[in-house]
Amino acid sequence: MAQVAKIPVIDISAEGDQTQVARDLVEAAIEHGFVYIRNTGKDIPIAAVEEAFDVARRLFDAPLSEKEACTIRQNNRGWSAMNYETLDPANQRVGDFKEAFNFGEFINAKAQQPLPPAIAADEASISAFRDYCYHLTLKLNTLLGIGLEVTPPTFFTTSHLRSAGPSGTTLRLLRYPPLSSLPPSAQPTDVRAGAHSDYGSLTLLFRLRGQAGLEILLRDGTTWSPVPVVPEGTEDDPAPPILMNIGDLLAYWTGGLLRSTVHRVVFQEGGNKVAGEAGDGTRYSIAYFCHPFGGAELGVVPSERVKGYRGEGAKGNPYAERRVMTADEHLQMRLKASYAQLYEGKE
Ligand SMILES: O=C(O)CCC(=O)C(=O)O
Ligand SMILES: [Fe+2]
Repeated sequence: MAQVAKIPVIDISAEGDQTQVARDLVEAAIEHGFVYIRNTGKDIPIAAVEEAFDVARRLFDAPLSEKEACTIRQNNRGWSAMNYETLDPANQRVGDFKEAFNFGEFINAKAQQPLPPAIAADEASISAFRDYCYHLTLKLNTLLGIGLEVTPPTFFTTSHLRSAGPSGTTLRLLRYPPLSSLPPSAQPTDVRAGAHSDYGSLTLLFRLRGQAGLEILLRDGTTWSPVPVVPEGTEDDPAPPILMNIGDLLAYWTGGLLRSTVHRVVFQEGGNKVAGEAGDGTRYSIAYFCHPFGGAELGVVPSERVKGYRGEGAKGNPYAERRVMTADEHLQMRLKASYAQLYEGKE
C-alpha cells in the first residue's frame, strides 16, 4: 500500500511579513505541485464552504431535465453528465464516473449561463463563494511572485485581475457516485476522474471529511499516493485544509519549475486506504480553476530562479524555441483533448 502523500501544510492567514510563507509555498509547488492551505476561516468563511456543498447537493439532486437544459457547451460552462468527460482518454475504457457543473463568470452576482431552477435561489451565494476563491487565488499568486522573487512580485497577480478581461476561470461542483450504485458493467478499476493535470494556473480543491478518492502520481511516475482530506496537524481545524495545486499553465509559464502534478480520483475499493476515510459512498468535491485573463501572454517570467531553471521539467519547453502563447490558446488546446464529443469536427 502506498504511503499517503507527504504534502506540506501551510498557514497563510498571519498578518505581517509573508516572505517565509511565500518561500514555503514555492518549495511545495516545485517539489510536489500540491500544498494544503490551512482553513482558518479567514480567507474563506467555513459557513461559505458548507453552503457551497449544500448547493452542490441541491443541484445534482435536481430533475435530470433541469440539468440537461444546462448541458456543457464549448464555452466550458454548464452540466457534464455521468461518463461525459474522459480525462485520460488513452487509458480509460469508459468516461469518468462523475457529474460536474461548471460556473463561469458572474456579473453583478448574476450568472452568465443558464442555471437549473433548483438552485436559482442560490445564485448570489455561488457568486459570493466564487469571489472568495478569486481573492484567495490572487493572494496565492502574489505569494508565488514573492517566493520566486519575480520583479515585480505582483507579476502573476496582475494578469489574474478580473479587470484585465474575461478568463477561463471556472468554479466546478462535482459529485461522484458510489460503485455500489452503478450497473454491474462498472468495475472497481474504473476511475471517477481519470489521470490528468489541471489546465489553469492554480486550482483550489475543497473536500469533505471521510470521503476518500484523490490520489497523486509520485515523481517515480508509477506510484499513486492517496491525498488525505485531513492531513496530520489539522484535525482540530474548523474545516479541512483547502488543497491547492499548480496547473499546466503555470508549469508552462515557469518553464517547468512549478510542477503540475498528475492526479486522479478512484473508487478505492482496494489498496490505498487512508485512516478515517471511505471510498464507497457518494463523494462531493468543489474545484476552483484559476486562469489568467484570456489575452495574457505566457512569456518569460522575470525571475532569476525561473530563468535559471534547467531541471527535468524544463525539457521540451525552452523559452528560446517557443512562441508566446496566450492563456486562452493554452486552455483551448487542453479542453479539446478531454471533451472529444464536444469538439469533434468543430475547429
Ligand atoms: O474531486 C477531486 O478530488 C479532484 C477533482 C479534480 O482533480 C478535477 O476536477 O480536476
Ligand atoms: Fe484535477
